[in-house]
Amino acid sequence: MVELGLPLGQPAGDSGSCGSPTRHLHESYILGELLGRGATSTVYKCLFKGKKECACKILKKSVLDRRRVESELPDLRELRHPNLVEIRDVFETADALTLVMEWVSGGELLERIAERGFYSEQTAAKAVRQILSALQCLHSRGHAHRALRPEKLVFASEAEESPIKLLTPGLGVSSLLPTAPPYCAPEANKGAGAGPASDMWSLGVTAYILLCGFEPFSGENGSASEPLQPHALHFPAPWWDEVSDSARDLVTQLLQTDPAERPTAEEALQHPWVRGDTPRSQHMDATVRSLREFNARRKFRAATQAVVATQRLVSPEKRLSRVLGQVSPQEETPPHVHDDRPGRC
Ligand SMILES: Nc1ncnc2c1ncn2[C@@H]1O[C@H](COP(=O)(O)OP(=O)(O)OP(=O)(O)O)[C@@H](O)[C@H]1O
Repeated sequence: MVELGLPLGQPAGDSGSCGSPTRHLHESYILGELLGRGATSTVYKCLFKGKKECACKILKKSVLDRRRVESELPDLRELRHPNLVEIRDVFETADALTLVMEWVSGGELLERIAERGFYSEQTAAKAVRQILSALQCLHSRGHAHRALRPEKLVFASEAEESPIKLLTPGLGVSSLLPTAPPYCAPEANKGAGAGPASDMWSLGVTAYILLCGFEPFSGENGSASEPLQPHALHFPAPWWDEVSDSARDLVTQLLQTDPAERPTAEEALQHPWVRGDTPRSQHMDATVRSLREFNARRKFRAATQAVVATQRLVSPEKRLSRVLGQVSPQEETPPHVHDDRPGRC
């Protein structure tokens, strides 16, 4: 067993929550449905003591950035911020690290915007303000998120006024970082490593999408995928015609190619559009329509990637056995999950 040297015996957080002093996941948690599968992890719904809902993220040790886990995870699990998903417990087995997290059930930010009737710059600014607040908390303690993209932005609950939560930062080695262009900052793309300024770039891309419903640096309306040209930021008509100059100014500042030129999270929180002084209040109908198309494209891509990820998790021996007809797909369990799956909801 490759020990990561983490202080895993004690739970973080309040005693009435998901935390448990046990070191064995199955003694306190029952694993439920699969929620998602990324490059470095698999996420399941789980129940604490058969009752309280949590999310359980199982990370393969083989793809973890060991230095980052050792230096950052102890602090990350202590963080308490209204816009960050809490890590409530951590377990380590021979080949996996498992994070038990606060359960969030309000759905993705972009999905809600596309489903609800009214949407204005004011709503977008409120979302950006909350994301910035989460980033400021992370950055002020020396962490970067490194995987900020729309899929990581979820509402805590179904309530209309629910806060937005930023899902847990990635802890995988950089070659497996799930953040692809355009979310991945130019410096990180060039192998310089992603830091707080790279998060600000990812936020710039997210803010751009929130304002027009498609990604920057793609084709018109996000339809064609041209080579990424970070310097060629533009605001195509007619989609950007009704967006305020102040919103464009923020996006332009965040999407500067030179990371040193981008505002910090603290500085961006002082921008008049973020503070709520300048965002427009009119409904952005074209943006909502574009967002619906954007969400449909993302879902299709995610479904395709999930199939590929599932294929990768099946061992070569089992793949061969399957071809030879010796193992049915139902018998297979992702190898890194096997040890920790005593029961299901
Ligand atoms: N705390 C949570 N509560 C509810 N659902 C969650 C929670 N965390 C993650 N999920 C669900 O699991 C999915 C995958 O989560 P997440 O993006 O963190 O992992 P990932 O895809 O493996 O990414 P990464 O490789 O960046 O770690 C999310 O899209 C979300 O639906």
